[in-house]
Amino acid sequence: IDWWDHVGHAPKDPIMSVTEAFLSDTSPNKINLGVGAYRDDDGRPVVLQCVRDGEVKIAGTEFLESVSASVSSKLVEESVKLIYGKEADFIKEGRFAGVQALSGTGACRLFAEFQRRFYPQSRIYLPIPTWSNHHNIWRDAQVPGRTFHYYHPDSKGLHFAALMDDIKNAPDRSFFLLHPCAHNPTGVDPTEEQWREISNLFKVKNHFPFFDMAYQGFASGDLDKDAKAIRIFLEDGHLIGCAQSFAKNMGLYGHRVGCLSVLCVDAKQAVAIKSQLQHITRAMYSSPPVHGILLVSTILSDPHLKELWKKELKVMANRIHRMRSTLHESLKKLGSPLNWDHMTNQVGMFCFSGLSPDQVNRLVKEFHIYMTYDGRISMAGVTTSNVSYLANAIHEVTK
Ligand SMILES: Cc1ncc(COP(=O)(O)O)c(CN[C@@](C)(CC(=O)O)C(=O)O)c1O
Repeated sequence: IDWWDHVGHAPKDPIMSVTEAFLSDTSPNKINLGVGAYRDDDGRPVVLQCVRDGEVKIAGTEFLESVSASVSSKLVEESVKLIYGKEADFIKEGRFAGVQALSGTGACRLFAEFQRRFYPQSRIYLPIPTWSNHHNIWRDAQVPGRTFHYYHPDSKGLHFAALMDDIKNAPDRSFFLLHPCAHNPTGVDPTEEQWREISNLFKVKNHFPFFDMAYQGFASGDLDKDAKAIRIFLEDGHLIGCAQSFAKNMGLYGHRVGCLSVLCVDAKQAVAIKSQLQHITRAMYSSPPVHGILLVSTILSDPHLKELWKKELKVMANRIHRMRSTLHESLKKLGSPLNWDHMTNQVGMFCFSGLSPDQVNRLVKEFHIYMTYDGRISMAGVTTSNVSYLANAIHEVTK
């Protein structure tokens, strides 16, 4: 007898399906503005020099069995310093539970699983809109999702008043997912002043802030500036949860290197939480791949490699910023009747263009230009050689 006849096709992933469509397009003009993967000005993926140098440094030191505790705790400690600042007291006092994770997705999933186990009645408040996979991750952890206002379609900026209302109206001690910088998909971030107000209201409501830091360094080009929101919450005394990914900012997509950190009131609580996180990962995948962790901890703990990484981050962030202004200028030169200021006001990997699904569809059909149907443009897909073709196509479908 058959076993699996009743298994239907899973829903197509809104981001990955764009890449599939792009890959099967044979047109020489095709452009992929879908998945948020960095590309250089020749449209090629980049292996950072700091990664190449890191590889040389670790060549041959691979561990046969799973990662030794010292390497993984080195990765966690360096990652935590990156996010919260190397002088943060809680790090010296061991008041945090930190474990490496399978990149950003794995860190979010691990936290969602932990949240369900220890707050089984809780919900997760996700911004409207957010990274599409956030909904899948907390759903699969059986933590029901709620939403809070974030993006303002008319102004193409932050809907701050509505956001604050939703934070105020949520039940006390609710869990909120926050993008600390380079919001995906909108590229709209609160100002420093607005983050301070959000942090204050979180204190009043005793909400739990869970930061998903997937793009540290891509918004401003500076690691510390991009962690400002988290530093504000830290200064205000919040106990924070944070998922970190080295996929984009170190170009380690396939190595799946990330970190989950949960701040605690004391070292005792930290030891208990860390043991629970390891208990969960043991049953999920035992331990993560070793190579990426070795690479990241080597780069972060070698002052020369870390400085090189910071320079290369700036190069990537600057190129994306240049493409924003070039595309903006090109659209203006074409006499586009629309206001495209949001293209340069927004930050990070993505531009939330405001294109409708129909317009996105026309870009695919008539111009072989691919992006997600919410109109999100991964700016790293724009290059000096395709930007005028892209501007012309956008103008054609929007004039
Ligand atoms: C906000 C956010 N969190 C976590 C991740 C997870 O990345 P990782 O597991 O590879 O570390 C992404 C990646 N989002 C991408 C860049 C790629 C994707 O959808 O997987 C995107 O195109 O939105 C993200 O945008």
